[in-house]
Amino acid sequence: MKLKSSNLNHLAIIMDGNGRWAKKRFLPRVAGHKQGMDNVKTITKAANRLGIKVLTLYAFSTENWGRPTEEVGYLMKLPALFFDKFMPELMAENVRINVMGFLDELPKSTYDVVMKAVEQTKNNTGLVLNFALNYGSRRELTQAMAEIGQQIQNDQLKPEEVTEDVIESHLLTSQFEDPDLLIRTSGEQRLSNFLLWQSAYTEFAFTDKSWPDFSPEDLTEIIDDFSKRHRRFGKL
Ligand SMILES: CCc1cc(N2CCCCCC2)n2ncc(-c3ccc(F)cc3)c2n1
Repeated sequence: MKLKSSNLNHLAIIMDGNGRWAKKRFLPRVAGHKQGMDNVKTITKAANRLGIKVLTLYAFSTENWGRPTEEVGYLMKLPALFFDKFMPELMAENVRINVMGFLDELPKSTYDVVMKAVEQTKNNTGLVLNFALNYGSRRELTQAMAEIGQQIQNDQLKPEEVTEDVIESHLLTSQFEDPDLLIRTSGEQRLSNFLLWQSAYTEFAFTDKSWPDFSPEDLTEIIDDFSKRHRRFGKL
């Protein structure tokens, strides 16, 4: 089923609840991350077939480095595991991979794998699967302000020329429209330093389902509800 209306171009998801999914099954946390990784492929295919243009997934935040070393080490291997397992299917689905974040801080092996996938899929014209990897919105905004300040100091820009468009051009999402809908799984109802500027007019949907249990049917149900909402963008 394609989307009835094309007012859902960019969907963002905070994929929460993987550890809890594992704990409920007396499995190690990493089993939840592995199941969550498999579900990324499933939901990506569903979103692509629904006609969604960009799917942004919060895979690793700048705050996640504080997790146990062993868990971070496992998480950093997931991109390689994901592409080893799913690249043929992603190519068949015509999915283009994009990665946004402070990538220079990633382990070289992780960095190389994601950049190879970006290169390998760059000519695909279907859904853009945009992984937020070592991403943090406050750090993104801080970096943008510092760059703009530097331009002003270098006489490349006047303060009165600093517009919303100028700020957006310095964000990691500059190539994308703002998300129309943001979904967070597993019951938490907060942004957790994700797309703070970009979600100014984004509709939010929260579900108690954990990410590994979140199904294409759950996605379709939320999209049906979204399509009934009247978005005002600040106007009446
Ligand atoms: C680096 C942290 C991480 C965690 C993670 N989890 C664990 C937590 C969230 C739920 C999903 C499974 N996934 N799942 C896919 C990727 C992935 C990232 C980039 C890429 F280019 C290809 C795949 C991923 N990356």
